[in-house]
Amino acid sequence: MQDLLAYLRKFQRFAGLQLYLNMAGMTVSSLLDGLGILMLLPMLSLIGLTSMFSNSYLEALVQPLRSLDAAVQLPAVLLIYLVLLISQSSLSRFLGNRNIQLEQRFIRYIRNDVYRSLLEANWPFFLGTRKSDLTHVMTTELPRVSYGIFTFLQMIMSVLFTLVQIGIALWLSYKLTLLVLVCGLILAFVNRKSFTASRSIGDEMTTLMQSYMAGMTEHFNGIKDIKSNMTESQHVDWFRALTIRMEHNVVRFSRLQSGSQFYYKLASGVFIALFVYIATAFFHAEGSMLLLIVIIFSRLWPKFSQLQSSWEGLAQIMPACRTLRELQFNSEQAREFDLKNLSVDIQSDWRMKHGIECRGVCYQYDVHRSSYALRHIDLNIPANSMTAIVGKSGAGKSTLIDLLIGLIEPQQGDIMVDGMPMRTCSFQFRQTVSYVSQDPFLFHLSLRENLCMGAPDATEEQLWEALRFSAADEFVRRLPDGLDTLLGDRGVRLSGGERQRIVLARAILRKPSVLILDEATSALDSENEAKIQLALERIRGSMTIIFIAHRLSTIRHADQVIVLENGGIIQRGSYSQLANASNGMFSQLLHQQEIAAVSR
Ligand SMILES: Nc1ncnc2c1ncn2[C@@H]1O[C@H](COP(=O)(O)OP(=O)(O)OP(=O)(O)O)[C@@H](O)[C@H]1O
Repeated sequence: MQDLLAYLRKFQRFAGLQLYLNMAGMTVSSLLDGLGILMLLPMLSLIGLTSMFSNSYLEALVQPLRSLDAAVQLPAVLLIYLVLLISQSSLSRFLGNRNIQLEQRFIRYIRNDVYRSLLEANWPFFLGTRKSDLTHVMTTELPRVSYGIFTFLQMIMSVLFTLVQIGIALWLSYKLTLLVLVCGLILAFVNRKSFTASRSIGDEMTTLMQSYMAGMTEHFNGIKDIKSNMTESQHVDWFRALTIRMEHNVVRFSRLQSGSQFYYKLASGVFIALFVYIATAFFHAEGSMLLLIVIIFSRLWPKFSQLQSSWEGLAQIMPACRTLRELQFNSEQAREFDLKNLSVDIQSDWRMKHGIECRGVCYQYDVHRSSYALRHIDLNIPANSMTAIVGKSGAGKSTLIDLLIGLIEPQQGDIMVDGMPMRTCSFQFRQTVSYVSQDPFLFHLSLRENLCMGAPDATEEQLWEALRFSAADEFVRRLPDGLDTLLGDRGVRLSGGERQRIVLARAILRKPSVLILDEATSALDSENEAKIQLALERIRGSMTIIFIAHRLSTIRHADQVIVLENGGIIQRGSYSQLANASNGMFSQLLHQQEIAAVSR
């Protein structure tokens, strides 16, 4: 409940006065509605259907009408009734529209708030969170929370409405109204378990939707594996079992709600029959009294059942509030900067002048385990030099790169940039880094938009220059719409090597101070790789270049080579020094690659 209340408090702060104005308007609307119903009674009396003015309040209400000419009494009552009805409907429509606007503005606010807090979170937060869980919260849980706030507001309005109706009913006959209220409370007490049941259904729905989203993301990301290994039927079976559980979950909730509604309807019928029977058989009540019983029941009872239904709806969405709040809390805990103030703190023309230094750096992904991804790393990367990092798979190369970019912080040791601790300048530093990963990512946008992502003001000439650098200009010229070709699933599908070259062009377009290439040319043929080697040679000395390479032939020109094994640096030096150290790991790796090349 406290998760929902937290969002409601947020909503209250967000809506401010408008929320209270809407509520006041709703109370007026309820009053008008109640008055409209009251007008029905004199109307019925005037047309001679019933005589009910044994009720002194009603008599007082209708008294002014009696002073009118008999011929205009009925039209006057009908006119008042119509005016009340039209005013109530117009006010209710106006308030309904205002509420929707307010709610939608709030949903937009929450969406942006959650999305921003996710993007402000640090890299370890993303390492520890499934991507599908983020998609799940943004696409499924967030609308559920909005729906919950909407339901809660409806409920507050219903409570106000019901209170006004109870007030009018008390005015008409307090004994009867108290009796109806007691009956309502008894039924709510009997139905109290439905709240707990709704919450457990909501919990299950959250878990099921999480699995659904995770499954869909994984299956479609891995569709090539599924198709090529013919594992479709296993996935279809998994999907069928999950959707059966989802179906049962929704049916269970719907059964629970219809069950409550059924009991309320049944009780209403039984209570009315009982009251009418007791009133006539034992108390010889008049027709006016019987009519009052029916009117009060028919006005109040639907409100009770509506409240019950909203209450169950709220219980069902509470787990969604908890999931959303937890995610937002975790991402805020992991916040690494405030986007609003970031641009103020960053100098756009900053460039690294001296270099990066690691002093006794240790890093472990799981602090509760004894294994380290990197141990006691001492390393100096001078500005504008070229450094190659090599090592077997799992040696810690990518982890070292993440530390050098400032995406993660070491548990022990320091990383200094130009003599300043990385943690004090990592945003400034990252702003001038271009990073090309092993698995280059292009957005589903035009080629031009993809290139301009890091350099929005790049000219046509600069775009082509960057493409020439990455040996991509020739194939881009051949694309149907050149730079304006749409890329991605529904655009032109590029090969792995073509993607790498575009991402490399995008990286160089930013004119970075530090260029980091994490196996960025692994998918290229030797001709294009050689072109990129030449291009890197040309820019050598103008920026710091750090690259991970498995193909050792590509690192000949590096100023220093770092060899990692099991998280530690086991060798360092120039390419020729390491190649000549016959017992070293580097020369072994080189030898293995030479044998592999000859036997191909
Ligand atoms: N997110 C993570 N959580 C836990 N352990 C991780 C994580 N990422 C990497 N590791 C572990 O840290 C160690 C170093 O991994 P890293 O990815 O840095 O190696 P690598 O040399 O880049 O490997 P490769 O060449 O295969 O990419 C490995 O033992 C790996 O299992």
